[in-house]
Amino acid sequence: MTLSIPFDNSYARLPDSFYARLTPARVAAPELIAFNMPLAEELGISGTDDPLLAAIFGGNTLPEGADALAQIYAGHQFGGFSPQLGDGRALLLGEVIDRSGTRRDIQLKGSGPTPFSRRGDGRAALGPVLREYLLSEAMHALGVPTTRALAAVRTGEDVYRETILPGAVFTRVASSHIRVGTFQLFASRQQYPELQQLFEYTRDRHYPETKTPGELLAAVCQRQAALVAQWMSLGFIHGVMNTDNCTLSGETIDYGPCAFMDQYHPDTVYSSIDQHGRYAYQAQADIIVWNMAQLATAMVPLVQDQDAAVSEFTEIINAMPNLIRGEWLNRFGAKLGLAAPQPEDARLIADLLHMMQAGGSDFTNTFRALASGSARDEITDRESYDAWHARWQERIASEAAPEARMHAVNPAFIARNHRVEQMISAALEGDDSLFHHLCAVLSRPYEDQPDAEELRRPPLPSEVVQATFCGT
Ligand SMILES: Nc1ncnc2c1ncn2[C@@H]1O[C@H](COP(=O)(O)OP(=O)(O)OP(=O)(O)O)[C@@H](O)[C@H]1O
Ligand SMILES: [Mg+2]
Repeated sequence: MTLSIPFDNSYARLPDSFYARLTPARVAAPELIAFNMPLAEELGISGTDDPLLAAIFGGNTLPEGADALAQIYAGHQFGGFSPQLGDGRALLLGEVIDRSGTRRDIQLKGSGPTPFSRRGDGRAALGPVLREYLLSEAMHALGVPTTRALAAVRTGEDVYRETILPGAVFTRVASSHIRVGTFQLFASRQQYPELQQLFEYTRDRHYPETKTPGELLAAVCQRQAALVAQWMSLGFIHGVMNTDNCTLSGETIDYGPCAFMDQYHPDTVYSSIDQHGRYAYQAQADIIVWNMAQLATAMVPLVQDQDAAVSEFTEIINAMPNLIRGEWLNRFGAKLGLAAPQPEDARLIADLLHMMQAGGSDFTNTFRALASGSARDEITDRESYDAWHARWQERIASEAAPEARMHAVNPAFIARNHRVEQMISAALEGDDSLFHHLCAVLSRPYEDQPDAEELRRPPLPSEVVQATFCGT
């Protein structure tokens, strides 16, 4: 049995200052945990059996046509600039053109040390691999632009973190792995010919409708504004919005210490390493502007007349908060059943959120309950709710089929953090059934699934857990 992946590797054709070529390190005993067959079909991958898939996506067999490389990038981490990061534990196997004509990267994560590993071991632990698999597929099913999960493989080797943990390799599919930090690397090193090549490559791959650096920047800002507003409309907290975890394509990337919020509070933080709340739920709208300002700064040398570039780019960045407000209004307006939300509707949305915050309402369940008329049960202050409900009813009286609209955007099922942790605990004991069950339920988040009702329950106080960086 052979496996055929129709590689066409364009990043590998860029100069070698963009990456380090190398092969994945072997693992002791690769064992397939999951393989995403529908995604494989989209990518034109054919011919599969489990041992071969485990050998390929564990890193022991390099598939024909692959040209494995670790990409170099820099980035601001928690506000401080790291002049050189790069794939310290990831390897791009190559790219394929998918069934719809889109170029997609196939990348191993946890495949061993690279020249960019610094002090890391190049490996990934089983828990974070399963978290990334589950969360990225759940986000895709919710309709959010995101990297995808193709495979997860146990390595049969231990990794050493705070404790000894089983290792795994994750295979990620992305429309590219170009990060804000990739631009920052060449800009900070004053490698301007490479910066120009990266700009042209990014533009041709993701934004062929644009021409100038300013047009590209504006297009990226638009996608990132839409992305973050969509995250917020689902109660998603990315947790580590460093500029190296921020893509030019506008896809969500790096599911490290991320989580969906249970009780609504704008200051919610899940990551144990985010001690000052830099990447708290509500802060995401500001941080994405900051990240785009770093991209803008890195792009200035692309323009001959730098003063003109600075004023053009400043205008683009300054327009972002308004863009985000508009995207936010559309997303949250739809959650209330509005086909065409108006600026004055922001008040109605904010008043509901304030009631939810005051009583610690469950974000997902409260919005889901609006369409069925049971949201009152989720709010502590019933009197305020009744007054708000009357205003809302008046506003949606003229809407056609608001319930259907609400059901299409207010999920019943999200990847609740306590369930993700339970799933990881079971997998550490060798039981992957909860992982597969969660994957199945979360692939249909907007459908009522009476058999899975228990997965809608918010965590009990004893079940609440932080998402941490421990053991990535
Ligand atoms: N175990 C490890 N060994 C080597 N390098 C690592 C390891 N874990 C993280 N790194 C590197 O540290 C930097 C920041 O890590 P971060 O957690 O943002 O990335 P990641 O989760 O490894 O990957 P990605 O952003 O590709 O999803 C990256 O350069 C990453 O490659
Ligand atoms: Mg990262």
